[in-house]
Amino acid sequence: MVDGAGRILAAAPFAALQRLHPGEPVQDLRPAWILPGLVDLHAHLPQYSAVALDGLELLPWLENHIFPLEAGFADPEAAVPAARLFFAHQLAWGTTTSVAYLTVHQEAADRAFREAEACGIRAILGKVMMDRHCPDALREDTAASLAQSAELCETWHGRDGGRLGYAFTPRFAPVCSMDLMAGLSREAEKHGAWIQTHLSENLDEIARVRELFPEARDYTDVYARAGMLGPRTLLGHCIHLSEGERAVLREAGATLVHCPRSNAFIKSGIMPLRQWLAEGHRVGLASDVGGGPSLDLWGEMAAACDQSKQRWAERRAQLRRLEALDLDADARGRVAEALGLHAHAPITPVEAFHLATLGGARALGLERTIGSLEPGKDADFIVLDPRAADPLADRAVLRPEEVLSRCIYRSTPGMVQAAYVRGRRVHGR
Ligand SMILES: O=c1[nH]c(=O)c2nc[nH]c2[nH]1
Repeated sequence: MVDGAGRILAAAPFAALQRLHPGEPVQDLRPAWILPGLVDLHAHLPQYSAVALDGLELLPWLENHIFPLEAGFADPEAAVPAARLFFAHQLAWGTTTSVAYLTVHQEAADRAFREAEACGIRAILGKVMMDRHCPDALREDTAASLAQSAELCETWHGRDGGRLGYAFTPRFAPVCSMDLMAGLSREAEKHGAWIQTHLSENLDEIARVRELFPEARDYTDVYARAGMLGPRTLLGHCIHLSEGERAVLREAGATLVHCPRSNAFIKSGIMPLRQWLAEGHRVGLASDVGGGPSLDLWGEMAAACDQSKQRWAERRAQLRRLEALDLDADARGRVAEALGLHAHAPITPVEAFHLATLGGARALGLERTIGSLEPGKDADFIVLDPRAADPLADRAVLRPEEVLSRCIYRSTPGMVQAAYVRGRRVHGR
């Protein structure tokens, strides 16, 4: 049940709600399910037209495919159809909260915000910032980058009762000076805005950071020195983190954003998701378009489960090989420990769904507003037809977690019948 202000008044099975609130107007959507809207924590809006171009690793992929494309957003009008399509497709897949990177162009960023405002999606967006080691067409003056980002933040952060928000968006350390990163940290703090960037995605990227910031202990330390790490910081990828880096990130309460299909596609590696969760990190899930091939977050949930199963199976096989060696138990234990072979259980579909909903909401500090269907929260929800994921579209009686597993592994474009943000229908028939 939703009130006139778009907040959830009550959430319960259909029959129970009818009994508890007789006489209220009712829409019977059965056999569809009502679920919380999905939270995509990291995607690049301007890169949607460059998805699925295979072959390169991160740094050459950026130079060959991405930077030339992003330069096209110097024309602000380019952002309008791009943003319209991007948000429409996110909503069609059931993503009601979109956290996305734009380009370095202030006007194009403003246009993208306007599209988000108009289409009704909940969105946290940011103009990309980069002031060195990138193509001339995209390189910004440090002071101008800070001033333009602050202006966008002042215009858009908190707009429409908080439906829109601003994330300061330094692309990643290889293209940002320390002055830029320190400056944006102060601005983000001043405005209570988010910070989003990339961390530890690719081995060549990490080596470049080491060259550029020899005074820093490691990649994470670069961001720590700039004052960028805190509970409102979203860090894309986070695959190759040392124990020391993880301690710093945990202490800061920053979010590690898992982008499984992008990580696989541009050959960056597999994030040890179970381990990061077991260590107590905040973790969310993301499509990372255009590194990821699609805005279908269900596919990302499936990939998160599959990659975690793969890690588990590989480690189990390595343990078996270790057992076959002529080692005493003590030595075997030490080797297993050193190689990190004590596999944790794979991620389940229910856990992946949690990451894509309440986990994402917690990452944003919005868990009192979105992420689950509870009285008092905003009515951001989707109507999902599980029959669309059923091979026979039949009446098989499955447990709820089995139905969810099917929807995750067999997501189809028509599966989400409708999407609502604050009780307003923003997608659907
Ligand atoms: O997957 C990625 N996409 C990007 O656009 C990017 N920029 C820096 N690092 C990045 N990683």
